[in-house]
Amino acid sequence: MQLEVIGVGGAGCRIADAIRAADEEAASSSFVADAFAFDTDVDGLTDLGAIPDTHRHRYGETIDHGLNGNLHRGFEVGEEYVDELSRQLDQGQPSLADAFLVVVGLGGATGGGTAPHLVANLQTLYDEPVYVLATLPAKSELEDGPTDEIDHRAPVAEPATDGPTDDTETATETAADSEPATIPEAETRPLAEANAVETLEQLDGLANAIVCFDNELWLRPREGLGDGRQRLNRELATRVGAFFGSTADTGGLDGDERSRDGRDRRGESGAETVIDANDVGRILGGESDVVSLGYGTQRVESDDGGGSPFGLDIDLGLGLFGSDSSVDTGAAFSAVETTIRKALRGKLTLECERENAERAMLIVGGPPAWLNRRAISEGRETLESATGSVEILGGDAPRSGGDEVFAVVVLAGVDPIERLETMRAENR
Ligand SMILES: Nc1nc2c(ncn2[C@@H]2O[C@H](COP(=O)(O)OP(=O)(O)OP(=O)(O)O)[C@@H](O)[C@H]2O)c(=O)[nH]1
Repeated sequence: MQLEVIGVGGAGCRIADAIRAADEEAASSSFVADAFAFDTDVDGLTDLGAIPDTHRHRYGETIDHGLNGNLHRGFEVGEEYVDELSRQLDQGQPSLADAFLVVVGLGGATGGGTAPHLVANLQTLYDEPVYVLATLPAKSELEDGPTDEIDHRAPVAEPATDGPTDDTETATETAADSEPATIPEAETRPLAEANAVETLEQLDGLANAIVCFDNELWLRPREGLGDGRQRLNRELATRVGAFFGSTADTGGLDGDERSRDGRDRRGESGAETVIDANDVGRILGGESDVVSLGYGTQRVESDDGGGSPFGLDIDLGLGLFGSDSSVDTGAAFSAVETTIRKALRGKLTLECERENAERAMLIVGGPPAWLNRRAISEGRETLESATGSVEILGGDAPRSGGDEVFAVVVLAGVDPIERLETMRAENR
């Protein structure tokens, strides 16, 4: 499937940029139709690398360096500029997209204030689902966060009342110096959790689904967001790319035509079980459910090309297209089994009780000869018993010439989530 990826606010733009960069690297499984960056802070836009200039848009010209966490103002600005932002999308081809992905860092005012208006507007203008990808704030951003979760080596700065809110330069300096990490001014956002709760409330009933990434969970001990955010954004982009990049680009074909054909528009060998935009829609749902992603990977020897030179896929019982007899069945089984276990049991983008998931999806990808069928089918059974989900879908994503096996687990409708419940209770 093809997505319009739209970043709003500092975090949203940086993450959308990282997604676009990852998508360019994985050209054969590209899923980003267009990527846009919308911010009130011009510096944030200038620092992006992958999103083309034509797709970066600064709005609210009278606003200097962002809204500094004033969410009330953020909602006003969002409402005022939403039509202007939606018009920017015409630089791309939004009507051809299978879905929209609005990316936002919850906690700020620009992204948090604009995202609900933008999502509502896109729902009105287009028929395709509008998903949100949202980060949750780190505890170290809160001025009065629990002291044992703050880097004690680093004095927490007073919240900025003016001056630049983009912390790129400060972060770069901190990383470059080998001094103990300090938390740059802009990272201190006393209202981050309260803002996050409010934006989530606003998104409820508007977004089809909200894929969450918890900064608190992903930062290392004593690592500030300024130091860690690039790594976090790459981790997130990898997961988003593994998920959406594994879906078939139907090129206008419906599911039946495509599975008879066995190949998708990208020319990659067709998967045995193809996941398409409709399947994604079924699992993510349309009720603003919270979604968490799990991911596991293992390096393997490349099968160099996959498929027979005569275009015949000879099944030797090894993998989906087991044309490479050099891949040991036991090794393939174990690689698939391990990646599925990592994806299911390892760190999720948002920690949650797996057994609460109402719907779930497992995608296994990698060199065709390594995609051991038995291990994939056992993995689906494991997911089924781990989640007790009513609805489970599985798919595979053969990547000829690749050198890793990967698995993505998508858990949807995972309420109640302790992290969100606590945040809501503390910010009533
Ligand atoms: N993962 C990740 N999170 C970020 C990043 N930058 C900021 N955040 C998080 O996103 C929240 C909002 O920050 P921004 O996106 O910079 O804020 P904004 O939407 O631009 O709003 P204002 O600065 O208030 O105008 C912060 O509280 C952080 O939790 C980033 O690059 N990566």
